[in-house]
Amino acid sequence: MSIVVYNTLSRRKEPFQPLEPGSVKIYCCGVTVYDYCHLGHARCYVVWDTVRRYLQWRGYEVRYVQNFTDIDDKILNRARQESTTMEAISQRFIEAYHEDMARLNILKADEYTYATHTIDGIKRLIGQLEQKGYAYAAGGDVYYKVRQFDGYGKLSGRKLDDMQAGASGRVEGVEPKKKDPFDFALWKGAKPEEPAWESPWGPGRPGWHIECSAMVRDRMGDSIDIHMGGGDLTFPHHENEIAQSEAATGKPLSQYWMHNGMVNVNGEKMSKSLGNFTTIRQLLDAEDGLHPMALRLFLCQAQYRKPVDFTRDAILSATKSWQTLQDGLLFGNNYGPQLHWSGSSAWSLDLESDAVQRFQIAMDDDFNTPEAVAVLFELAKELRRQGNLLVHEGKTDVGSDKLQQQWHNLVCLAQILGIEATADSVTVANDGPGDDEISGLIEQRLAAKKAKDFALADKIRDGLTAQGITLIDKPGGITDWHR
Ligand SMILES: Nc1ncnc2c1ncn2[C@@H]1O[C@H](COP(=O)(O)OP(=O)(O)OP(=O)(O)O)[C@@H](O)[C@H]1O
Ligand SMILES: [Zn+2]
Repeated sequence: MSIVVYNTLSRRKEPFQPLEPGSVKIYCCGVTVYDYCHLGHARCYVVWDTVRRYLQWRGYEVRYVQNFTDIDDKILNRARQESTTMEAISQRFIEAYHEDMARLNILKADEYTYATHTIDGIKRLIGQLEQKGYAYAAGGDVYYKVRQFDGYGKLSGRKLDDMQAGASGRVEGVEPKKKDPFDFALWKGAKPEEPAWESPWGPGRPGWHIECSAMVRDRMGDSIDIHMGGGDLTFPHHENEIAQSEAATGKPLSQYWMHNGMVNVNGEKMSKSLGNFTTIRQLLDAEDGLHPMALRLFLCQAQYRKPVDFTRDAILSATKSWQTLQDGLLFGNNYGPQLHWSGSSAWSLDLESDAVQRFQIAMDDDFNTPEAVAVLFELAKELRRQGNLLVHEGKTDVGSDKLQQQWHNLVCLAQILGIEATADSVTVANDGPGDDEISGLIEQRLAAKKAKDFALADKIRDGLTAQGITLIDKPGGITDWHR
């Protein structure tokens, strides 16, 4: 059975068939580096990391390239504000990008490309476009002649005539050098005190759209399998990439175009330029911060093309969900020794099991992570039930080998989604008592019992029960507990 992928270009799901059987070339639009990454970026890169991991698990050799836009007005503005250089600002936020993504367990790209390292490729591409009649120089700038490219609008479904008729406001603010309001800049002539590179059209710097076309071509060739990015980039960025690349090469730039839905705040896209953003580090490092895996799990619980709203309630429920899953993922660490389990290296994923099959069916269907996560929860909840039986009754009702296989399945499937738990990563729900607090209350209860204050002892136990903590009294005055 093959994977099906929703292709923005055809507006439908299509069977996935890479250009070269067995290998997949992916390009993903990266960040413009002038601030810390926010939750929209967390979503974007968690989604694409999950797709990449899944394709790898399905046996494809994946080559994944992502860029940093390190030339941009917004970077220049920030550099001016801080009396520093564009390079210094880019450098700082590229480092921060890597730190934030590592915390979310996002794999490094096979290659990161930088606009500033691609100037030659950009100039070559602009030169070709000019030669073929798709670009014209005008007073130090170079513009792309949009009406010259027949397929313009095929990705976004927009028609130039409709845009003009229906939304004339969108094409206002036109630079006077353009011949047509729809044309866009490939090269921008140097302005005083701005970084500039020499070119056949005079000193200047590249426009944003041409960077990605040139980077794909330089690093991966004329045609790739999947081009990814946020849905906000469909128009104009990706539409313009297609126009540039395909006019120059005469070949399709990408077979599949995939777009993630937006993280919104009060119905509006979270974005650096709108200033309505929460950074990844703010969310994770707050006093009652979210565990990075809780964030990753939360993002996987949404279908990748749909919008997501970040609210306080969503964050609380993400923490609770993560606790349940984490308990399942740590089942072997917590109960393995008691169940006399052998080392986990002897185990492999049971491909015939119902859980693995359902996981695969879900993921094959355009990377349906919410369904895949539901399978993980079923496994985790069953393991929790078995853990409770072990604590209460001293035995499980499933054979030890079967249980170990189930646990192994859970750990491996979660890993395909980039979700992992380590024994030292145990988190406590913001509204629940911590381990130390529980131990303290158990001691107080024992002291109350010794003093024959049974009312107080019961009150302490009932208080814990109300918070989901079960106490188990054992012979010898020992009290075990579990959540
Ligand atoms: N709110 C969001 N939800 C999901 N993806 C997003 C969101 N914001 C940006 N992205 C995606 O993250 C990637 C990098 O985006 P970019 O650096 O342009 O961020 P931005 O916050 O939109 O910045 P700016 O406001 O300056 O355009 C792009 O693929 C973009 O589509
Ligand atoms: Zn891009």
